[in-house]
Amino acid sequence: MNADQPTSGHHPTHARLVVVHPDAGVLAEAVASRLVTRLLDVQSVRQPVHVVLTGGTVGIASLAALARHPARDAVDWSGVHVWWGDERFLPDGDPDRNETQAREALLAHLPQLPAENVHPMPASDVVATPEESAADYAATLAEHAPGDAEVPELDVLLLGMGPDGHVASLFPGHPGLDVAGVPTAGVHGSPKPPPERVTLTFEAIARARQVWVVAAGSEKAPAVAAALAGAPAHEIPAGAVAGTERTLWLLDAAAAGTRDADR
Ligand SMILES: O=C1O[C@H](COP(=O)(O)O)[C@@H](O)[C@H](O)[C@H]1O
Repeated sequence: MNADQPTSGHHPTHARLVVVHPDAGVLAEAVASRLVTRLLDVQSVRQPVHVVLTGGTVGIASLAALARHPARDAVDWSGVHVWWGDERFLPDGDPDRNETQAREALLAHLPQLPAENVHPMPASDVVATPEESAADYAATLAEHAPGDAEVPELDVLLLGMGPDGHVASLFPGHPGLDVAGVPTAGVHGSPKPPPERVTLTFEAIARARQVWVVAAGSEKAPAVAAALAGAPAHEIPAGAVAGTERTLWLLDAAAAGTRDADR
C-alpha cells in the first residue's frame, strides 16, 4: 500500500484516502497536525466546530500530541464542542474511561475550552445502564443538532480500530452493528474489557463530514487490509465507516502492512 493511495470499498460512495506514516509516534504527531488544520479550516467558515474523540492507543497519543502542538492555541477553543464516539461504561473518573484519558491528555490543557462544550457519555455512577447512558447521550446530541436532525454537524470524527476491526464500540458480530433509527446504543458483552460500553451507531458515524480511522501496529494489519478490501461490516466494522465529505485512513507502516514487524 502506498502513501496517499486512494482506495474504494463496498460501502463508501467516495474514495478513501490512505496515508501511511513511518511509525506510531509520527502518526500521532501527524494526526495532531491534521486536527489543528481541520479545526482552523472549519473555524474560518463557521462556528461552532464539533469534534468527536476516540479512545485507544493512537487516539489518546494523538490528543497528547495536540496538547503540545505549537499551533494549538491558534484554535479558538471557546468555539469547539467535544464529543466521544464510544465510552467504556465505568464510573466517572475511572482511568479506563476514554473521557478520563482524553481529559488528561488534552482537555485539561485547554483553559479556553468551556466545560459546557465537553460532552462525555454518562458514566456508570450517574446512570444505571449502558442503554440509559446511550439515551441521555442521544438527547444531548439532538440538543446541539440543527433543526430536526439527531446529531450536530460533526466536522471530524476520530475512530481508533482494534485488531478485530472494531471501531467505536461496534464489535464484529455484535447486535450493536444492526441498531438503526437512533444515534447511540448500549453495548453488553464486549470482547474487549470492560464488557459494558456505549457507542455511536453506524448511522450517527455516517453523518460526520470527515471520518478518520487511526491505527498503528502490525497486529492491526490484517483488519486494515480486510477493511480496505471491502470485508462485510459484520466481520470488520471498520470497513463500513465513511464520512459524508471525506474518509481518511491514517496508519503507521506496520498497520498498513508495509513493514513486517513493529520497530
Ligand atoms: O476499546 C477501545 O478500543 C479502540 C481501539 O483501541 P487501540 O488501543 O487498539 O487503539 C478504540 O478506538 C475505542 O475508542 C476504545 O473504546
